[in-house]
Amino acid sequence: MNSPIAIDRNEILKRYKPIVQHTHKGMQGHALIIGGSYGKIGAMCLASKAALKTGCGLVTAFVPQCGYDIVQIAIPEVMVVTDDHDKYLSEITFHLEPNAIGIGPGMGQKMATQKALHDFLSNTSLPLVIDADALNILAHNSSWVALISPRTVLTPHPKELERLIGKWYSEEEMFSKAVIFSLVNQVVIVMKGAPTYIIDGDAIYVNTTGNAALATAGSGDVLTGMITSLLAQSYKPIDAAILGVYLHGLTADIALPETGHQSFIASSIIENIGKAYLSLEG
Ligand SMILES: NC(=O)C1=CN([C@@H]2O[C@H](COP(=O)(O)OP(=O)(O)OC[C@H]3O[C@@H](n4cnc5c(N)ncnc54)[C@H](O)[C@@H]3O)[C@@H](O)[C@H]2O)[C@@H](O)CC1
Ligand SMILES: Nc1ncnc2c1ncn2[C@@H]1O[C@H](COP(=O)(O)OP(=O)(O)O)[C@@H](O)[C@H]1O
Ligand SMILES: [Mg+2]
Repeated sequence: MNSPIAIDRNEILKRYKPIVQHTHKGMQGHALIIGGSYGKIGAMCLASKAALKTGCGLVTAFVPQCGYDIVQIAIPEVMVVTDDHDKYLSEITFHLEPNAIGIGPGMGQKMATQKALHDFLSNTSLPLVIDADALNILAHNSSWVALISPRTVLTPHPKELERLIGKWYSEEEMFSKAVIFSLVNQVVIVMKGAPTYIIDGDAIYVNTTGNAALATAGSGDVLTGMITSLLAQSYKPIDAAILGVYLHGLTADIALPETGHQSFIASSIIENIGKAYLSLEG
């Protein structure tokens, strides 16, 4: 196994693209976030708001109908498109031209949602982040992995990773299975944890930011929004994954002296994205 490359400030400054002064919302990229189900619309609110706060110009959330009022009221800046079904996704169709899509937060795994994911993956070649229940559905239907476009970013936590690549009995075996999965399917894997590793074929990166304050509900949903936003802003998938993971961790390092570990929540990540960006400028 190649030794991991540390994702530190130097590595980030090689990739970070400061904002262009004459830009406008149409140039900043449009992110579409797909997911949510009854009781888990919050995951979509977090991912969508995080996408906006990471800098893309437009964000649309695609949710079941029960999510319409919730997202519109929670985040007026986000546009909302709904599925025909009230409580879960059953058919993913939209008349938009997003630059990148994130799918999975709070989505559930109903049979109709599984079919909707199959049809969606069969028909999209846009830059894509796959997270949460969308990963679990793929794990149940392993042949569908072949439908994923090259360079898609997968963001599993350890349990989701195990469902996807099978059990491992040593750290070495975990890396070896993840590298093979990445090479065979040509995907970027963000192996979330403490620390988070990013696998891009046989290149392995290890993040240097973040702390246990991130061990809180919705923290991964926020990361999905952030990486999708960076993809929509034209970052290459590996750079979007690296920058997203670094900024996400940095928010917790910045906030810790004020919040402590315990009162830091997923919304605190979103609140501190601006400070994380500013620290790259200084
Ligand atoms: N406010 C909301 O609407 C929220 C919705 N969520 C959604 O809820 C759905 C289920 O996601 P979950 O991740 O909770 O369920 P999962 O069943 O995928 O994962 C939970 C399991 O994974 C294990 N696990 C998680 N992180 C681990 C780590 N670092 N090391 C070892 N084991 C670990 C846990 O012990 C637990 O057994 C997803 O769609 C997700 O997006 C959650 O993100 C929580 C917040
Ligand atoms: N102890 C920790 N130290 C650093 N990062 C952590 C720690 N615990 C969790 N995280 C980070 O928090 C996020 C959790 O993601 P996930 O489990 O998908 O949350 P959720 O599904 O609730 O949104 C990941 O980015 C992970 O790396
Ligand atoms: Mg998650």
